[in-house]
Amino acid sequence: MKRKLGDTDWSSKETSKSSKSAAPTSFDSFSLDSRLMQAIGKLNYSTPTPVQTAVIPPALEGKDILARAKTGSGKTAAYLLPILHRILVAKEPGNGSGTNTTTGLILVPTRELADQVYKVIDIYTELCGKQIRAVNIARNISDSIQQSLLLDRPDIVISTPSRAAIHFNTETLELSPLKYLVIDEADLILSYGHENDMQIIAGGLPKGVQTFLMSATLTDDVEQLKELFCRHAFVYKPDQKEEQGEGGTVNQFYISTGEDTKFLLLYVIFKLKLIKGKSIIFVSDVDRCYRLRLFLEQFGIRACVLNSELPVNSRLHIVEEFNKNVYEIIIATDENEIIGEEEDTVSDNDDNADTGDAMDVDDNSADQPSKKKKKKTKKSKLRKRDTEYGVSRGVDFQNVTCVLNFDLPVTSKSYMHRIGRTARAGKSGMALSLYVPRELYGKHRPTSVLSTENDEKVLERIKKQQGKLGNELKPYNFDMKQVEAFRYRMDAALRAVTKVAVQNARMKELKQELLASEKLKRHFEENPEDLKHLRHDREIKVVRVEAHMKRVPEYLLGKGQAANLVQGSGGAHVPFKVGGRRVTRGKMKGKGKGKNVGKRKDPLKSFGRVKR
Ligand SMILES: Nc1ncnc2c1ncn2[C@@H]1O[C@H](COP(=O)(O)OP(=O)(O)OP(=O)(O)O)[C@@H](O)[C@H]1O
Repeated sequence: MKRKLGDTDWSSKETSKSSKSAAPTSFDSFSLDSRLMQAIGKLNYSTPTPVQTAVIPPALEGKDILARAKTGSGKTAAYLLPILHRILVAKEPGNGSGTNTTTGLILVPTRELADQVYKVIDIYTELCGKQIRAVNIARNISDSIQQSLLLDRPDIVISTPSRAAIHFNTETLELSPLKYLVIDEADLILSYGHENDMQIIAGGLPKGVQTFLMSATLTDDVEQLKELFCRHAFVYKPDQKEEQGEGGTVNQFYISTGEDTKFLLLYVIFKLKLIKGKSIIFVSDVDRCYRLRLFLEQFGIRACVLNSELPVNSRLHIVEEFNKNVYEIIIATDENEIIGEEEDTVSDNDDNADTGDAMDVDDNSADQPSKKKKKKTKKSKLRKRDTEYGVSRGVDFQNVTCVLNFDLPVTSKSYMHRIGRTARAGKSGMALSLYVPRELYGKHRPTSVLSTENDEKVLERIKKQQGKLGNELKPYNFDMKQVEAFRYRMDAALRAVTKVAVQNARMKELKQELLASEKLKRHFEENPEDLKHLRHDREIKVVRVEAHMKRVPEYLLGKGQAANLVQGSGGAHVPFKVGGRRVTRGKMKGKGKGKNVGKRKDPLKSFGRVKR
């Protein structure tokens, strides 16, 4: 099976092709193992999602699968359930699978995702005793522990491609007995720099391995992987209409604004709780994470940060706790969207692999595992980054009301994955993107420090891409007159958050999290039920917080009258009730279609009568 990436035979045909969502069915119709069915029942999955309906039957027949389905549509179960079922069947007495053999390899681009898949397997197999054993070798554990885990020949190995390639090269991971190979987030795997690793893995695969390529988009990268791993796949590719029928609508808005005004809007939105529920705020780099966090802290608004320099255990814990509703706001960086342009920021191998922190981590170079790259660019000046960090891709943040792009991403593909953190599992959500048009650049650099292009171009590309998917981005018009009344407070807070304060906060948090990471390491190993919440959103206290800043004076709220903050969405004025009661329009209930966004679907509430 020595094929090469780039040797794509673009004319190759699938043996079986489906662009139709199969009719709604029930999990019963799959005849899955009863223990898996009980797990599904416990999770309250009433019916399979369209991708599950389409993919599970051919997968149970042993066909290769290539599935494109939107973010949050349940692709994980679509590949895991048939694999787990087939492993259980193979283990039934008389079916000849007695000895310990690794038959399943699941490749994911990031450590966060590896952890997530591992946990999902754990849930599905809860009632299977020790019949199915899975290990996650993308975790921060030493090479020797990884080796011993692998030599125990678990049924399923979850890994990033680099880890898998390293262990294949050292013969700790045997690929020849494999029966199932999954490439999850297939559209992202190559952009994480795993091309060589994928070649190495392809070279070691036996004939007849059943391959699953799961992806949110069908890009050239996916085509390449298809050519390399599964030429004759059953293809699930819903058309636009079918995809919209899959539920999970994201109402998408953008706001044209200057750099300072971004902070003003953020303050107003979160202080007045105009977004009800949990939010993820995406920013372009680590400093900005802390800048925003300190800024919000000035107003008594708590938030956690997530970025690639935090210890991996802390990151996993933050996601876990966020999903348990311990935190409402996460400020996350999306550094790895530009990994291709930044290869020389990568700077080490896995010397520290046992430390449980994020300082050790470029293990992307399976072909040169011991090579140290010393060169650093500006962006790696503070810390080494984890190139397998990525919370905007595939991570199942649950019940997120809003994805707020404080900084626009650089690519429309990143945008799609970011907004896919909301509206998951058939729910609705909202994406709000702040962008700086050329005339509002002022003295600040536009948008992300990573972007070589301006926001306008990126926004146009995003609109085009979303348009192709039948989605529309609408302008969101705040009543800036009212918002401006908050500016002097915003200015004061922003002045307090100096560059030095940001650096101090970054160092302080990192130190704290490294300490916490040790505790968490044990937690993840032993997973005790009683671990009390270890908070990641404590005040950093590197900047003095004035008590009065935490309150919102009545006069800013229009003398107790509910005031209309939002002039309209969809570019038009949207009238809505004002008066002495809290206006509750746009409660995010019901399923918007991304079109005709009006009174009922306006996701931001008005402000007024907000008691702080
Ligand atoms: N049949 C179902 N019914 C209800 N919820 C489901 C069902 N299948 C999966 N889910 C839930 O939907 C959420 C999203 O699933 P999953 O993470 O597999 O999506 P995904 O398609 O892989 O998303 P992404 O492309 O972002 O990785 C999860 O919380 C999962 O528990």
